[in-house]
Amino acid sequence: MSTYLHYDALILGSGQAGTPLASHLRSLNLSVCLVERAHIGGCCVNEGCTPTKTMVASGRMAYLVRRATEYGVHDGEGTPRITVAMQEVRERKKDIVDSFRGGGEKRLEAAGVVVEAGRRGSWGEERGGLRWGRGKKVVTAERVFVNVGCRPARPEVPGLDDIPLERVLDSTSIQELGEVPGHLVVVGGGYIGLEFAQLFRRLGADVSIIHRGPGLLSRNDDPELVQCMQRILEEDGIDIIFSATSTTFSNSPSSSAEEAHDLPIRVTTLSAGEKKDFHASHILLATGRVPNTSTLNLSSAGISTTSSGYIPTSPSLQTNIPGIYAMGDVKGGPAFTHVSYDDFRILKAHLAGETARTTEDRTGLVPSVVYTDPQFAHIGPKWGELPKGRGLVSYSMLKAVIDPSTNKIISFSAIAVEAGEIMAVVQMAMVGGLTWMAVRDAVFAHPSWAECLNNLWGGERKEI
Ligand SMILES: Cc1cc2nc3c(=O)[nH]c(=O)nc-3n(C[C@H](O)[C@H](O)[C@H](O)COP(=O)(O)OP(=O)(O)OC[C@H]3O[C@@H](n4cnc5c(N)ncnc54)[C@H](O)[C@@H]3O)c2cc1C
Ligand SMILES: NC(=O)c1ccc[n+]([C@@H]2O[C@H](COP(=O)([O-])OP(=O)(O)OC[C@H]3O[C@@H](n4cnc5c(N)ncnc54)[C@H](O)[C@@H]3O)[C@@H](O)[C@H]2O)c1
Repeated sequence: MSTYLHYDALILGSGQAGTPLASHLRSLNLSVCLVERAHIGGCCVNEGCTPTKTMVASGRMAYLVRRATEYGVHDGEGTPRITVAMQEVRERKKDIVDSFRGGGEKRLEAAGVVVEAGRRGSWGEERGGLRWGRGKKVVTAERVFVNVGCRPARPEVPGLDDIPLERVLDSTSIQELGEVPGHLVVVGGGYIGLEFAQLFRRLGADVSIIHRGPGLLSRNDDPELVQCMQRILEEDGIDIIFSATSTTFSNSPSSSAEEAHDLPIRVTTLSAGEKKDFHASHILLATGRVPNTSTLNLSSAGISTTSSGYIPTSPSLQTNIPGIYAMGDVKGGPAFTHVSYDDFRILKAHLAGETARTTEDRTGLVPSVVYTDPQFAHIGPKWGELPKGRGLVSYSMLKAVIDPSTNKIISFSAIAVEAGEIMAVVQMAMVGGLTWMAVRDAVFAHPSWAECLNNLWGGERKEI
Protein backbone atom coordinates (compact mmCIF):
# COMPACT_ATOMS: atom_id res chain seq x y z
CA MET A 1 0.00 0.00 0.00
CA SER A 2 1.44 3.35 -1.01
CA THR A 3 0.93 6.49 1.06
CA TYR A 4 -0.05 9.48 -1.07
CA LEU A 5 0.78 12.97 0.11
CA HIS A 6 0.02 16.18 -1.70
CA TYR A 7 1.68 19.57 -1.11
CA ASP A 8 1.60 23.03 -2.60
CA ALA A 9 5.34 22.83 -3.15
CA LEU A 10 7.83 19.98 -3.37
CA ILE A 11 11.52 20.89 -3.18
CA LEU A 12 14.11 18.30 -4.15
CA GLY A 13 17.45 18.94 -2.44
CA SER A 14 18.30 21.23 0.45
CA GLY A 15 20.65 23.45 -1.55
CA GLN A 16 21.33 27.15 -1.29
CA ALA A 17 18.10 28.04 -3.11
CA GLY A 18 15.71 25.29 -1.98
CA THR A 19 16.27 25.74 1.76
CA PRO A 20 15.38 29.46 1.98
CA LEU A 21 12.61 28.94 -0.58
CA ALA A 22 11.03 26.30 1.67
CA SER A 23 10.80 28.70 4.62
CA HIS A 24 9.61 31.53 2.40
CA LEU A 25 6.77 29.47 0.90
CA ARG A 26 5.69 28.40 4.39
CA SER A 27 5.54 32.07 5.38
CA LEU A 28 2.92 32.41 2.63
CA ASN A 29 1.00 29.62 4.34
CA LEU A 30 1.68 27.09 1.60
CA SER A 31 2.33 23.44 2.47
CA VAL A 32 5.93 22.51 1.65
CA CYS A 33 7.80 19.20 1.51
CA LEU A 34 11.60 19.31 1.26
CA VAL A 35 13.24 16.04 0.25
CA GLU A 36 16.94 15.81 1.15
CA ARG A 37 18.97 12.64 0.74
CA ALA A 38 21.97 13.62 2.88
CA HIS A 39 22.24 16.80 4.97
CA ILE A 40 20.22 19.97 5.37
CA GLY A 41 22.19 22.89 3.94
CA GLY A 42 23.52 21.01 0.92
CA CYS A 43 27.05 21.15 -0.42
CA CYS A 44 27.90 24.71 0.64
CA VAL A 45 27.30 24.14 4.33
CA ASN A 46 28.36 20.50 4.60
CA GLU A 47 31.14 19.86 2.06
CA GLY A 48 31.78 23.12 0.23
CA CYS A 49 32.23 26.74 1.28
CA THR A 50 31.80 26.48 5.06
CA PRO A 51 34.15 23.56 5.82
CA THR A 52 36.77 24.52 3.23
CA LYS A 53 37.04 28.13 4.35
CA THR A 54 37.22 26.91 7.96
CA MET A 55 40.15 24.66 7.02
CA VAL A 56 41.73 27.40 4.90
CA ALA A 57 41.72 29.51 8.10
CA SER A 58 43.70 26.75 9.86
CA GLY A 59 46.18 26.72 6.96
CA ARG A 60 46.61 30.49 7.16
CA MET A 61 47.13 30.28 10.90
CA ALA A 62 49.93 27.71 10.37
CA TYR A 63 51.46 29.97 7.71
CA LEU A 64 51.36 33.06 9.95
CA VAL A 65 52.80 31.25 12.96
CA ARG A 66 55.72 30.05 10.81
CA ARG A 67 56.36 33.69 9.90
CA ALA A 68 55.87 35.03 13.43
CA THR A 69 59.52 35.97 13.96
CA GLU A 70 59.39 38.21 10.87
CA TYR A 71 56.87 40.26 12.85
CA GLY A 72 59.06 40.30 15.96
CA VAL A 73 57.03 37.61 17.71
CA HIS A 74 59.09 34.80 19.32
CA ASP A 75 58.18 31.82 21.43
CA GLY A 76 61.27 32.22 23.58
CA GLU A 77 63.33 29.65 21.67
CA GLY A 78 63.84 31.27 18.29
CA THR A 79 61.77 30.41 15.23
CA PRO A 80 58.41 29.02 16.33
CA ARG A 81 58.19 25.32 15.46
CA ILE A 82 54.69 24.18 14.74
CA THR A 83 52.95 20.85 14.48
CA VAL A 84 49.55 20.45 12.81
CA ALA A 85 47.05 18.18 14.57
CA MET A 86 44.91 17.26 11.57
CA GLN A 87 42.27 15.68 13.77
CA GLU A 88 41.83 18.99 15.61
CA VAL A 89 41.63 20.90 12.32
CA ARG A 90 38.95 18.41 11.29
CA GLU A 91 37.07 18.68 14.60
CA ARG A 92 37.02 22.48 14.41
CA LYS A 93 35.66 22.22 10.89
CA LYS A 94 33.06 19.67 12.00
CA ASP A 95 31.86 21.84 14.92
CA ILE A 96 31.34 24.84 12.65
CA VAL A 97 29.55 22.76 10.00
CA ASP A 98 27.34 21.14 12.67
CA SER A 99 26.37 24.52 14.05
CA PHE A 100 25.55 25.94 10.59
CA ARG A 101 23.59 22.82 9.61
CA GLY A 102 21.79 22.76 12.98
CA GLY A 103 20.72 26.39 12.46
CA GLY A 104 19.27 25.47 9.06
CA GLU A 105 17.42 22.46 10.50
CA LYS A 106 15.90 24.57 13.28
CA ARG A 107 14.76 27.27 10.86
CA LEU A 108 12.99 24.70 8.66
CA GLU A 109 11.35 23.10 11.65
CA ALA A 110 10.21 26.44 13.04
CA ALA A 111 8.76 27.32 9.63
CA GLY A 112 6.77 24.06 9.55
CA VAL A 113 8.46 22.57 6.47
CA VAL A 114 7.98 18.79 6.16
CA VAL A 115 11.46 17.32 5.67
CA GLU A 116 11.72 13.88 4.06
CA ALA A 117 14.98 11.94 4.09
CA GLY A 118 14.79 10.77 0.49
CA ARG A 119 17.57 8.46 -0.58
CA ARG A 120 16.11 6.70 -3.58
CA GLY A 121 13.70 9.21 -5.04
CA SER A 122 12.80 9.21 -8.70
CA TRP A 123 10.20 10.83 -10.85
CA GLY A 124 7.21 9.36 -12.59
CA GLU A 125 4.11 10.70 -14.28
CA GLU A 126 0.76 9.85 -12.73
CA ARG A 127 -2.87 10.70 -13.08
CA GLY A 128 -3.22 14.16 -11.55
CA GLY A 129 0.30 15.33 -12.27
CA LEU A 130 3.93 14.83 -11.46
CA ARG A 131 5.01 12.78 -8.56
CA TRP A 132 8.05 11.78 -6.64
CA GLY A 133 8.14 8.46 -4.90
CA ARG A 134 10.41 7.10 -2.19
CA GLY A 135 9.74 3.47 -1.48
CA LYS A 136 6.04 3.37 -0.80
CA LYS A 137 5.62 7.05 -0.10
CA VAL A 138 4.43 9.09 -3.03
CA VAL A 139 4.49 12.88 -3.00
CA THR A 140 2.72 15.05 -5.51
CA ALA A 141 2.72 18.82 -5.62
CA GLU A 142 1.33 21.81 -7.47
CA ARG A 143 4.84 23.08 -8.06
CA VAL A 144 8.18 21.29 -7.97
CA PHE A 145 11.62 22.87 -7.44
CA VAL A 146 14.73 20.86 -8.29
CA ASN A 147 17.82 21.94 -6.31
CA VAL A 148 19.87 18.73 -6.20
CA GLY A 149 23.29 20.24 -7.01
CA CYS A 150 26.38 18.45 -8.28
CA ARG A 151 28.98 15.97 -7.05
CA PRO A 152 32.70 15.54 -7.79
CA ALA A 153 33.49 14.12 -11.24
CA ARG A 154 35.77 11.09 -11.43
CA PRO A 155 38.17 11.45 -14.35
CA GLU A 156 39.34 8.49 -16.39
CA VAL A 157 42.98 8.12 -15.40
CA PRO A 158 44.76 4.82 -16.10
CA GLY A 159 45.66 2.99 -12.89
CA LEU A 160 43.32 5.06 -10.68
CA ASP A 161 41.10 2.07 -9.89
CA ASP A 162 44.12 0.10 -8.60
CA ILE A 163 44.97 2.66 -5.90
CA PRO A 164 43.47 1.86 -2.45
CA LEU A 165 40.28 3.85 -1.92
CA GLU A 166 41.57 5.66 1.17
CA ARG A 167 44.33 7.25 -0.92
CA VAL A 168 42.07 8.52 -3.72
CA LEU A 169 40.29 11.60 -2.39
CA ASP A 170 37.72 14.07 -3.60
CA SER A 171 36.80 17.47 -2.19
CA THR A 172 34.60 15.82 0.45
CA SER A 173 36.76 12.90 1.62
CA ILE A 174 39.94 14.99 1.82
CA GLN A 175 38.30 16.97 4.63
CA GLU A 176 38.11 13.82 6.75
CA LEU A 177 41.83 12.97 6.73
CA GLY A 178 43.20 12.20 10.19
CA GLU A 179 46.78 13.11 9.22
CA VAL A 180 48.50 15.54 6.91
CA PRO A 181 49.37 13.59 3.71
CA GLY A 182 53.06 13.02 2.97
CA HIS A 183 52.77 14.02 -0.68
CA LEU A 184 49.44 15.07 -2.11
CA VAL A 185 48.97 15.00 -5.89
CA VAL A 186 46.13 17.28 -6.95
CA VAL A 187 44.64 16.45 -10.36
CA GLY A 188 43.10 19.66 -11.75
CA GLY A 189 44.17 23.28 -11.23
CA GLY A 190 40.75 24.92 -10.87
CA TYR A 191 39.03 26.37 -7.78
CA ILE A 192 39.07 23.19 -5.72
CA GLY A 193 42.56 22.17 -6.82
CA LEU A 194 44.15 25.51 -5.90
CA GLU A 195 42.33 26.02 -2.59
CA PHE A 196 43.20 22.53 -1.30
CA ALA A 197 46.73 22.54 -2.76
CA GLN A 198 47.67 25.68 -0.84
CA LEU A 199 45.80 24.60 2.28
CA PHE A 200 47.60 21.24 2.54
CA ARG A 201 50.96 22.77 1.64
CA ARG A 202 50.51 25.17 4.53
CA LEU A 203 49.49 22.34 6.83
CA GLY A 204 52.81 20.68 5.97
CA ALA A 205 52.27 18.32 3.00
CA ASP A 206 54.42 18.16 -0.12
CA VAL A 207 52.00 19.10 -2.92
CA SER A 208 52.06 18.69 -6.71
CA ILE A 209 49.33 19.91 -9.05
CA ILE A 210 48.83 18.08 -12.34
CA HIS A 211 46.88 20.38 -14.65
CA ARG A 212 45.65 19.65 -18.14
CA GLY A 213 45.76 23.23 -19.45
CA PRO A 214 48.80 25.42 -20.15
CA GLY A 215 47.88 27.81 -17.28
CA LEU A 216 46.05 27.47 -13.95
CA LEU A 217 42.30 28.07 -13.61
CA SER A 218 40.54 28.46 -16.96
CA ARG A 219 41.83 29.59 -20.33
CA ASN A 220 39.43 32.55 -20.10
CA ASP A 221 41.15 33.99 -17.01
CA ASP A 222 43.62 36.86 -17.42
CA PRO A 223 46.93 35.16 -18.37
CA GLU A 224 49.12 37.62 -16.44
CA LEU A 225 47.15 37.20 -13.24
CA VAL A 226 47.08 33.44 -13.70
CA GLN A 227 50.89 33.46 -14.02
CA CYS A 228 51.10 35.61 -10.93
CA MET A 229 48.98 33.07 -9.01
CA GLN A 230 51.27 30.33 -10.32
CA ARG A 231 54.35 32.13 -8.94
CA ILE A 232 52.67 32.64 -5.56
CA LEU A 233 51.89 28.93 -5.27
CA GLU A 234 55.36 27.95 -6.47
CA GLU A 235 56.92 30.26 -3.88
CA ASP A 236 54.89 28.35 -1.27
CA GLY A 237 56.71 25.22 -2.53
CA ILE A 238 53.95 23.71 -4.69
CA ASP A 239 55.15 21.85 -7.78
CA ILE A 240 52.89 22.51 -10.79
CA ILE A 241 52.85 20.37 -13.91
CA PHE A 242 51.08 21.98 -16.87
CA SER A 243 49.80 20.61 -20.18
CA ALA A 244 49.58 17.14 -18.63
CA THR A 245 48.33 15.19 -21.61
CA SER A 246 48.62 11.71 -20.19
CA THR A 247 48.88 10.69 -16.55
CA THR A 248 49.00 7.19 -15.06
CA PHE A 249 49.01 6.00 -11.48
CA SER A 250 50.27 2.71 -10.14
CA ASN A 251 50.32 1.31 -6.66
CA SER A 252 53.99 0.39 -6.31
CA PRO A 253 56.75 2.05 -4.32
CA SER A 254 59.90 1.54 -6.37
CA SER A 255 62.33 1.60 -3.45
CA SER A 256 62.41 1.05 0.30
CA ALA A 257 62.96 4.81 0.73
CA GLU A 258 59.57 5.51 -0.82
CA GLU A 259 58.00 2.75 1.26
CA ALA A 260 59.58 4.19 4.42
CA HIS A 261 58.03 7.56 3.62
CA ASP A 262 54.64 5.97 2.90
CA LEU A 263 54.66 7.07 -0.74
CA PRO A 264 53.22 4.01 -2.46
CA ILE A 265 51.63 5.74 -5.47
CA ARG A 266 53.78 6.05 -8.55
CA VAL A 267 52.76 8.97 -10.76
CA THR A 268 53.83 9.21 -14.38
CA THR A 269 52.72 12.20 -16.39
CA LEU A 270 53.59 13.57 -19.79
CA SER A 271 53.86 17.35 -19.71
CA ALA A 272 54.40 19.06 -23.08
CA GLY A 273 56.16 15.89 -24.29
CA GLU A 274 58.38 15.57 -21.22
CA LYS A 275 57.93 12.57 -18.90
CA LYS A 276 57.73 13.24 -15.15
CA ASP A 277 57.91 10.41 -12.68
CA PHE A 278 57.48 10.71 -8.91
CA HIS A 279 55.87 9.16 -5.83
CA ALA A 280 52.94 10.31 -3.75
CA SER A 281 50.88 9.25 -0.75
CA HIS A 282 47.43 10.58 -1.79
CA ILE A 283 45.58 11.79 -4.88
CA LEU A 284 42.96 14.56 -4.83
CA LEU A 285 40.62 14.50 -7.82
CA ALA A 286 39.62 18.10 -8.55
CA THR A 287 38.54 17.95 -12.18
CA GLY A 288 35.09 19.50 -12.00
CA ARG A 289 31.61 18.41 -10.88
CA VAL A 290 28.66 16.59 -12.46
CA PRO A 291 24.93 17.14 -11.81
CA ASN A 292 22.98 14.82 -9.47
CA THR A 293 20.30 14.05 -12.02
CA SER A 294 21.12 10.56 -13.31
CA THR A 295 18.96 8.70 -10.75
CA LEU A 296 15.98 11.07 -10.79
CA ASN A 297 14.32 9.59 -13.88
CA LEU A 298 13.61 13.10 -15.12
CA SER A 299 12.73 11.90 -18.61
CA SER A 300 9.65 10.09 -17.32
CA ALA A 301 8.34 13.46 -16.20
CA GLY A 302 9.29 14.89 -19.58
CA ILE A 303 11.96 17.18 -18.08
CA SER A 304 14.69 17.96 -20.62
CA THR A 305 18.35 17.72 -19.70
CA THR A 306 21.55 18.51 -21.59
CA SER A 307 23.86 15.70 -22.69
CA SER A 308 25.83 16.28 -19.45
CA GLY A 309 22.69 15.96 -17.30
CA TYR A 310 22.10 19.66 -16.46
CA ILE A 311 18.51 20.94 -16.50
CA PRO A 312 18.18 23.98 -18.77
CA THR A 313 15.78 26.67 -17.59
CA SER A 314 14.16 29.84 -18.82
CA PRO A 315 15.50 33.16 -17.41
CA SER A 316 12.85 32.81 -14.69
CA LEU A 317 14.14 29.32 -13.84
CA GLN A 318 11.27 27.31 -15.31
CA THR A 319 12.15 23.99 -16.94
CA ASN A 320 10.46 22.90 -20.16
CA ILE A 321 7.55 21.58 -18.01
CA PRO A 322 5.26 24.30 -16.57
CA GLY A 323 5.27 24.31 -12.76
CA ILE A 324 8.68 22.60 -12.51
CA TYR A 325 11.68 24.79 -11.77
CA ALA A 326 15.43 24.15 -11.43
CA MET A 327 17.77 26.19 -9.23
CA GLY A 328 21.45 26.30 -8.36
CA ASP A 329 24.26 24.21 -9.83
CA VAL A 330 21.96 21.63 -11.42
CA LYS A 331 20.87 24.08 -14.12
CA GLY A 332 24.49 24.56 -15.31
CA GLY A 333 26.37 27.86 -15.56
CA PRO A 334 28.40 29.46 -12.77
CA ALA A 335 28.33 27.13 -9.76
CA PHE A 336 28.47 29.37 -6.71
CA THR A 337 26.45 29.73 -3.54
CA HIS A 338 25.68 33.38 -4.34
CA VAL A 339 24.21 32.33 -7.72
CA SER A 340 22.06 29.66 -6.12
CA TYR A 341 20.86 32.08 -3.45
CA ASP A 342 20.06 34.62 -6.15
CA ASP A 343 18.00 31.92 -7.91
CA PHE A 344 15.92 31.80 -4.73
CA ARG A 345 15.40 35.57 -4.85
CA ILE A 346 14.43 35.45 -8.53
CA LEU A 347 11.89 32.70 -7.88
CA LYS A 348 10.52 34.43 -4.80
CA ALA A 349 9.73 37.55 -6.83
CA HIS A 350 8.55 35.57 -9.84
CA LEU A 351 6.12 33.47 -7.78
CA ALA A 352 4.75 36.65 -6.20
CA GLY A 353 3.87 37.81 -9.71
CA GLU A 354 6.15 40.83 -9.47
CA THR A 355 7.81 42.26 -12.55
CA ALA A 356 10.73 40.21 -11.57
CA ARG A 357 14.43 40.10 -12.15
CA THR A 358 15.60 37.13 -14.19
CA THR A 359 18.90 35.33 -14.54
CA GLU A 360 19.61 37.64 -17.52
CA ASP A 361 19.78 40.65 -15.19
CA ARG A 362 22.92 39.32 -13.54
CA THR A 363 24.70 38.52 -16.83
CA GLY A 364 28.21 39.95 -16.62
CA LEU A 365 27.76 40.74 -12.94
CA VAL A 366 28.40 37.39 -11.24
CA PRO A 367 31.48 37.75 -9.04
CA SER A 368 33.89 34.94 -8.22
CA VAL A 369 36.69 34.55 -5.70
CA VAL A 370 39.29 31.79 -5.50
CA TYR A 371 40.02 31.57 -1.77
CA THR A 372 43.75 31.15 -2.00
CA ASP A 373 45.94 33.53 -0.01
CA PRO A 374 46.09 36.05 -1.61
CA GLN A 375 42.66 35.69 -3.19
CA PHE A 376 41.94 35.88 -6.92
CA ALA A 377 38.72 37.84 -7.49
CA HIS A 378 36.93 38.64 -10.71
CA ILE A 379 33.72 40.26 -11.96
CA GLY A 380 32.51 40.90 -15.51
CA PRO A 381 33.36 39.09 -18.75
CA LYS A 382 36.60 37.16 -18.44
CA TRP A 383 39.73 37.95 -20.42
CA GLY A 384 38.91 35.44 -23.16
CA GLU A 385 35.34 36.77 -23.52
CA LEU A 386 35.99 40.54 -23.62
CA PRO A 387 34.69 42.55 -26.55
CA LYS A 388 37.38 44.27 -28.65
CA GLY A 389 38.03 48.02 -28.61
CA ARG A 390 37.99 48.37 -24.84
CA GLY A 391 40.57 49.99 -22.59
CA LEU A 392 42.56 47.93 -20.12
CA VAL A 393 44.12 49.59 -17.09
CA SER A 394 46.46 47.59 -14.91
CA TYR A 395 48.29 48.49 -11.74
CA SER A 396 50.24 45.85 -9.88
CA MET A 397 47.86 42.89 -9.56
CA LEU A 398 44.69 44.92 -10.22
CA LYS A 399 43.11 45.10 -13.67
CA ALA A 400 40.05 46.91 -14.96
CA VAL A 401 38.54 47.06 -18.42
CA ILE A 402 36.61 50.18 -19.33
CA ASP A 403 34.31 51.10 -22.18
CA PRO A 404 35.93 54.22 -23.72
CA SER A 405 32.62 55.47 -25.08
CA THR A 406 30.90 55.60 -21.65
CA ASN A 407 33.87 55.43 -19.22
CA LYS A 408 31.98 52.71 -17.37
CA ILE A 409 33.76 49.70 -15.91
CA ILE A 410 33.15 46.43 -17.79
CA SER A 411 35.26 44.02 -15.77
CA PHE A 412 37.66 43.90 -12.86
CA SER A 413 40.16 41.29 -11.62
CA ALA A 414 42.52 41.37 -8.66
CA ILE A 415 44.96 39.26 -6.73
CA ALA A 416 45.16 40.60 -3.19
CA VAL A 417 44.74 39.41 0.38
CA GLU A 418 41.15 40.68 0.47
CA ALA A 419 40.60 40.80 -3.29
CA GLY A 420 36.95 39.75 -2.81
CA GLU A 421 36.26 42.83 -0.71
CA ILE A 422 38.09 45.18 -3.11
CA MET A 423 36.11 43.67 -5.98
CA ALA A 424 32.83 44.31 -4.12
CA VAL A 425 33.61 48.05 -4.12
CA VAL A 426 34.11 48.01 -7.91
CA GLN A 427 31.01 45.82 -8.27
CA MET A 428 28.94 48.54 -6.58
CA ALA A 429 30.32 51.07 -9.06
CA MET A 430 29.36 48.73 -11.92
CA VAL A 431 25.86 48.12 -10.52
CA GLY A 432 25.37 51.85 -9.97
CA GLY A 433 26.69 52.72 -13.44
CA LEU A 434 29.50 54.93 -12.11
CA THR A 435 32.37 55.96 -14.36
CA TRP A 436 35.95 54.89 -13.55
CA MET A 437 36.72 58.55 -12.74
CA ALA A 438 34.12 58.51 -9.96
CA VAL A 439 35.90 55.55 -8.37
CA ARG A 440 39.30 57.20 -8.87
CA ASP A 441 38.12 60.39 -7.19
CA ALA A 442 36.46 58.72 -4.19
CA VAL A 443 38.34 59.26 -0.94
CA PHE A 444 38.94 55.91 0.71
CA ALA A 445 40.21 55.57 4.25
CA HIS A 446 43.91 55.01 4.70
CA PRO A 447 45.12 52.41 5.25
CA SER A 448 42.39 50.25 3.76
CA TRP A 449 42.32 47.61 1.03
CA ALA A 450 39.92 49.72 -1.04
CA GLU A 451 42.30 52.68 -1.35
CA CYS A 452 44.23 50.77 -4.04
CA LEU A 453 41.30 51.81 -6.25
CA ASN A 454 42.66 55.37 -6.23
CA ASN A 455 45.95 54.17 -7.71
CA LEU A 456 44.63 51.67 -10.25
CA TRP A 457 43.57 54.28 -12.80
CA GLY A 458 47.02 55.84 -13.02
CA GLY A 459 48.48 52.47 -14.04
CA GLU A 460 49.53 51.14 -17.42
CA ARG A 461 46.89 51.56 -20.17
CA LYS A 462 46.35 49.78 -23.44
CA GLU A 463 43.57 49.01 -25.86
CA ILE A 464 42.39 45.41 -26.20
C1 LIG B 1 34.92 22.08 -1.96
C2 LIG B 1 33.96 23.14 -2.44
C3 LIG B 1 34.15 24.45 -2.06
C4 LIG B 1 33.28 25.44 -2.50
N1 LIG B 1 33.51 26.73 -2.12
C5 LIG B 1 32.69 27.70 -2.55
C6 LIG B 1 32.89 29.04 -2.15
O1 LIG B 1 33.81 29.37 -1.41
N2 LIG B 1 32.02 29.98 -2.59
C7 LIG B 1 30.96 29.67 -3.42
O2 LIG B 1 30.20 30.56 -3.79
N3 LIG B 1 30.75 28.40 -3.82
C8 LIG B 1 31.58 27.40 -3.40
N4 LIG B 1 31.35 26.11 -3.78
C9 LIG B 1 30.18 25.82 -4.65
C10 LIG B 1 28.89 25.80 -3.81
O3 LIG B 1 29.03 24.90 -2.74
C11 LIG B 1 27.66 25.43 -4.67
O4 LIG B 1 27.65 26.23 -5.81
C12 LIG B 1 26.44 25.68 -3.82
O5 LIG B 1 26.39 24.74 -2.78
C13 LIG B 1 25.13 25.71 -4.61
O6 LIG B 1 24.56 24.51 -4.62
P1 LIG B 1 23.04 24.18 -4.96
O7 LIG B 1 22.08 25.14 -4.40
O8 LIG B 1 22.98 23.90 -6.40
O9 LIG B 1 22.84 22.82 -4.17
P2 LIG B 1 23.79 22.03 -3.21
O10 LIG B 1 24.32 22.90 -2.13
O11 LIG B 1 24.74 21.25 -4.03
O12 LIG B 1 22.73 21.03 -2.53
C14 LIG B 1 22.07 20.03 -3.24
C15 LIG B 1 21.43 19.10 -2.24
O13 LIG B 1 20.62 18.15 -2.93
C16 LIG B 1 20.75 16.88 -2.32
N5 LIG B 1 20.37 15.86 -3.28
C17 LIG B 1 21.07 15.44 -4.36
N6 LIG B 1 20.37 14.49 -5.02
C18 LIG B 1 19.20 14.30 -4.35
C19 LIG B 1 18.07 13.47 -4.53
N7 LIG B 1 18.00 12.61 -5.54
N8 LIG B 1 17.06 13.54 -3.64
C20 LIG B 1 17.13 14.41 -2.60
N9 LIG B 1 18.17 15.22 -2.37
C21 LIG B 1 19.20 15.19 -3.24
C22 LIG B 1 22.21 16.84 -1.90
O14 LIG B 1 22.39 15.90 -0.86
C23 LIG B 1 22.45 18.28 -1.44
O15 LIG B 1 22.19 18.42 -0.07
C24 LIG B 1 32.18 25.10 -3.35
C25 LIG B 1 31.98 23.76 -3.72
C26 LIG B 1 32.86 22.79 -3.27
C27 LIG B 1 32.63 21.36 -3.67
N1 LIG C 1 35.84 29.73 -4.14
C1 LIG C 1 34.79 29.25 -4.79
O1 LIG C 1 33.85 29.97 -5.12
C2 LIG C 1 34.75 27.79 -5.14
C3 LIG C 1 35.59 26.89 -4.50
C4 LIG C 1 35.52 25.55 -4.87
C5 LIG C 1 34.62 25.14 -5.84
N2 LIG C 1 33.82 26.05 -6.44
C6 LIG C 1 32.88 25.64 -7.51
O2 LIG C 1 33.02 24.25 -7.76
C7 LIG C 1 33.29 24.04 -9.14
C8 LIG C 1 34.12 22.80 -9.32
O3 LIG C 1 35.48 23.05 -8.95
P1 LIG C 1 36.67 22.25 -9.61
O4 LIG C 1 37.94 22.89 -9.20
O5 LIG C 1 36.47 20.79 -9.40
O6 LIG C 1 36.39 22.46 -11.17
P2 LIG C 1 36.95 23.54 -12.20
O7 LIG C 1 36.17 23.33 -13.42
O8 LIG C 1 37.02 24.88 -11.59
O9 LIG C 1 38.48 23.08 -12.46
C9 LIG C 1 38.82 21.80 -12.88
C10 LIG C 1 40.11 21.90 -13.65
O10 LIG C 1 40.63 20.58 -13.83
C11 LIG C 1 41.20 20.48 -15.13
N3 LIG C 1 41.13 19.07 -15.51
C12 LIG C 1 40.04 18.38 -15.89
N4 LIG C 1 40.36 17.08 -16.13
C13 LIG C 1 41.68 16.96 -15.88
C14 LIG C 1 42.60 15.86 -15.92
N5 LIG C 1 42.20 14.64 -16.28
N6 LIG C 1 43.90 16.10 -15.61
C15 LIG C 1 44.30 17.33 -15.25
N7 LIG C 1 43.48 18.41 -15.17
C16 LIG C 1 42.19 18.22 -15.48
C17 LIG C 1 40.33 21.36 -15.99
O11 LIG C 1 41.07 21.81 -17.11
C18 LIG C 1 39.94 22.49 -15.05
O12 LIG C 1 40.79 23.60 -15.17
C19 LIG C 1 33.96 25.33 -9.59
O13 LIG C 1 33.85 25.53 -10.97
C20 LIG C 1 33.23 26.37 -8.79
O14 LIG C 1 32.07 26.74 -9.48
C21 LIG C 1 33.87 27.38 -6.11
